Amino acid sequence: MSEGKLLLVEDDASLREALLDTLMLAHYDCVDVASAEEAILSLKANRYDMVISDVQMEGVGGIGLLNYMQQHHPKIPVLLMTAYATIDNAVNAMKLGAVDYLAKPFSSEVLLNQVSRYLPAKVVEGTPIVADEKSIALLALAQRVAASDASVMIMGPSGSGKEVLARYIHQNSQRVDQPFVAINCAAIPENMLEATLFGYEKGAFTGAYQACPGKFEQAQGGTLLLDEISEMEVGLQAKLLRVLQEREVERLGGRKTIKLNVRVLATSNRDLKAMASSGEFREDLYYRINVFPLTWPSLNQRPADILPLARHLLQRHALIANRSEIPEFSECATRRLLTHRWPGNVRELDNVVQRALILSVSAEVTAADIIIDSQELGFTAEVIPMVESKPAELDGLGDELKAQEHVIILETLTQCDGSRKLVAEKLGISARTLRYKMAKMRELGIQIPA
Ligand SMILES: Nc1ncnc2c1ncn2[C@@H]1O[C@H](COP(=O)(O)OP(=O)(O)OP(=O)(O)O)[C@@H](O)[C@H]1O
Repeated sequence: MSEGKLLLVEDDASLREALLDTLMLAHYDCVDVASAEEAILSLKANRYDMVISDVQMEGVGGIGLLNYMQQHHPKIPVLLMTAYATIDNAVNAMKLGAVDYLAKPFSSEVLLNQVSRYLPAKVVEGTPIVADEKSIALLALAQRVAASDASVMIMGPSGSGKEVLARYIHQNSQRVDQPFVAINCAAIPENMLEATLFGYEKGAFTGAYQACPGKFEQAQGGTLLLDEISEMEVGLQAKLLRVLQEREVERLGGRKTIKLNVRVLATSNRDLKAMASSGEFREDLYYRINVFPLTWPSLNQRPADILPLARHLLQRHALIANRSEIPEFSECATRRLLTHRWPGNVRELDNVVQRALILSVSAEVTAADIIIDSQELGFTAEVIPMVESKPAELDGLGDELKAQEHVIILETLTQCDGSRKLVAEKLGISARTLRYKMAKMRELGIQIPA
């Protein structure tokens, strides 16, 4: 996978910080400078794979930088950003060799979409691919939660990426060098789940020919993911609660207690709170594991994720299949992907992409290669134009995530006696990102302790 490096040139400091945050959260390796002159100096000393530059800047400016790029680095794509009133200039700039331009103001999805056309993001194996604002916010939150040792409840519809997010939390936690153990509570027969979780001694039950440590012990020092925890029967829930409270486990048929140091993550695609209210799920266990809830929206509620995900999955399967060339989606294929409702979420997209790769015979995946179960077709390409619209109901979720983020920042500021440096370290973000987030909070009227 390419490790593309970006050079961002923008003289407006707050816009530059916001763009940098967006690019870094999407896993681009990015350096920022405030002028074309600084950019040229940096280009002389470093290797970049793409340049994103504002047009209107004092001195040499974006067009001057573009000229320099044409002479010295003609192969490096340059993406220009310009204010609406100067779109003509931008069109001229494209004639001069810019690969594209973005008219300000633009959303983070538009930026990431454009960048991903020329530069694949650096992908840490298992890192969730995100481009939609909602997903970027969710991932940023997950990164912060990862730094704590809190239990996390990951919710979202089937195939939305809950396990991917759980692995991401582990990888971004201090437990990263310790085991990550996942157990699917729905996939193991009820009578075996207890023994699998807690382990057993020889002779504990018929067939227990030798002692076996359970998943809790296997995850010692690391993270245990209880996938589909909603499917655990109520009797076992009580035993699980005891293990979580006591932080120790006793194997079935054993008399020795084993001290545990395990972080527990859980997933559910059912409404666990409603299940707790109706008595289907133990309320005390619900509150024990739900210290920090994170929720994936369904894929059709984060449309800007669809194409970057599809490109990523195509790349992944092309590499697995040893294809010498990674095909691109044609415009019609892209349209098709964007207009489907994806009831099976990312897993369904993954299947469709795998099929498309098998069918594609050229360097392009065409609309004919995109085979979607016709019964699942929600819209037709003619009805829905290629827009990146966001359903209104999602705004509430975004606000909720932001509010949670604000609470975390304020609490950490108090814990660290207001030291920005300590807060940034504790939350695992750069001092610059923290400053930017606090500025946004001030704009919302939130008082930040001095
Ligand atoms: N953001 C993402 N980036 C990359 N791959 C993803 C992402 N989300 C999901 N996937 C891929 O989609 C598939 C389904 O993801 P995952 O198993 O995490 O979903 P899930 O919500 O846990 O599903 P279920 O509810 O059925 O257990 C996997 O192959 C995973 O690699």
